[in-house]
Amino acid sequence: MNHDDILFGILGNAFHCPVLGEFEFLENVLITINTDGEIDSLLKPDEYAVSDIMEVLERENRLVRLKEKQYLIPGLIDLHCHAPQWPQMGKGLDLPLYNWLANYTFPLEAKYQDLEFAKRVYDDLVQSTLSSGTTSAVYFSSIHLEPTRVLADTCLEKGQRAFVGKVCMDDVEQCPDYYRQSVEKSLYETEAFHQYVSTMSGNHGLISSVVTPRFIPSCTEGLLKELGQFATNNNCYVQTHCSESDWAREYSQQKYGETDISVYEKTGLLGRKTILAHSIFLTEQDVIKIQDYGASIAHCPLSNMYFANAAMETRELLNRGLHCGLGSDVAASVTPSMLRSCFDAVTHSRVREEGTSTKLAAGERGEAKTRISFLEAFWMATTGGGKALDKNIGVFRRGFSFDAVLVDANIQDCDLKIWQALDSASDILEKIISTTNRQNIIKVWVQGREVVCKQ
Ligand SMILES: Nc1nc2[nH]cnc2c(=O)[nH]1
Repeated sequence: MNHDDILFGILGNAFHCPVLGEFEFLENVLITINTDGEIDSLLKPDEYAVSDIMEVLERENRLVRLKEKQYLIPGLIDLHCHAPQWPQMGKGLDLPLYNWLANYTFPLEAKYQDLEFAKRVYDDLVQSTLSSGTTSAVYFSSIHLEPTRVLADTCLEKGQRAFVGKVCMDDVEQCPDYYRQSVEKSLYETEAFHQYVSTMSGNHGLISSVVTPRFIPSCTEGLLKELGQFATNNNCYVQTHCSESDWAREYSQQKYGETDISVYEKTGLLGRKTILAHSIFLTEQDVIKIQDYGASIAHCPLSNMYFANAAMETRELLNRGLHCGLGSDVAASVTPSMLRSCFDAVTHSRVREEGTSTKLAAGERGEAKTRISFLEAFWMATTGGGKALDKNIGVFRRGFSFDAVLVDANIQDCDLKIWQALDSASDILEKIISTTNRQNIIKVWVQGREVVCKQ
């Protein structure tokens, strides 16, 4: 048999969650990856035993054999990350959203005119997110064109699948003079960036451009309409913030007498390729619209605990089958780790379910049956993210891109400990989700390319 179109194979134990709330343990699976970086086959032991493929791969040094206590999981998908806020991570979460933006975030983002600074930060960010297992990331950049190109170049060079948007904000009432662009400039640079990405040499679909109005308060209706038109004409991804906090929701009500979703719909920004970060205060009509358009929600659990003023209705959205994944929302979070986001999403839902006030009776304190499970959170960070982006990623399946993370539980100085006699496959996956440190992530592949190798 000719195996020339097979780039390499991996033999060992793997986990994934093709179905919400369930997992599959692929024990001793042989995954073969073709020269396009796609999964060519997933073979069980009784299948590869009767094939010559292992022998060929081994002879030609194209077989990666996982050790005991090493596990493959699908590459993690971050649906919402602010690249220029990377230096801000871990500080400044003392203020509410409005003041946080005005006092810390806008001054920092304005510094990215300096291309040297942009290059230094984005190199470090992309290396760190990859090293944390993020194989696909949806990035807000700053309002500047050149530094946004630098971000796209950096992702391409380091091999991260990235969806990158130049931020647009023009409202003189809400945006500081030093961090604002006219409608014309916003539109011109959005087009120029889109053009740049579509002609980047060596891209092959790894990098996509995203139309990025920051959120309702920072954009005039004129800008939203122009961007909506551009996104529709060019079938672009769109990303923005949606009904994130009491203040943001109130702002739209005061200005338009409508919800964020209605405004996005009317301005042509709501579509199958729209990613709505947060989406905390949704009306029933909003939810129906999001579902009808096939748009997606990026749930950012830790950030929501600081800025949202209320808990995300994750349980209900998952029950209704909306496209829903997870976002780190760096720097309104203290880590880029999407496994940590999974854990935070579970915790967030548990606090919501239990409630908080000791003054209330147990039965009145929380919102019954609103928790989500570890498997559901992991599904959101993998399968759900892939569905949101409408890409064949997030699951180990023939024809899907080989985006994968190798987790090693043999590292001494870390928290992921597997006790073979005590831990079932389900326990092992829960431990991977809950306790993996960055040191445990020893290899990462994107589209079949090894982009992190720590051993
Ligand atoms: N969390 C978050 N919310 C926003 N709303 C508008 N801009 C931002 C931002 O940078 N972070």
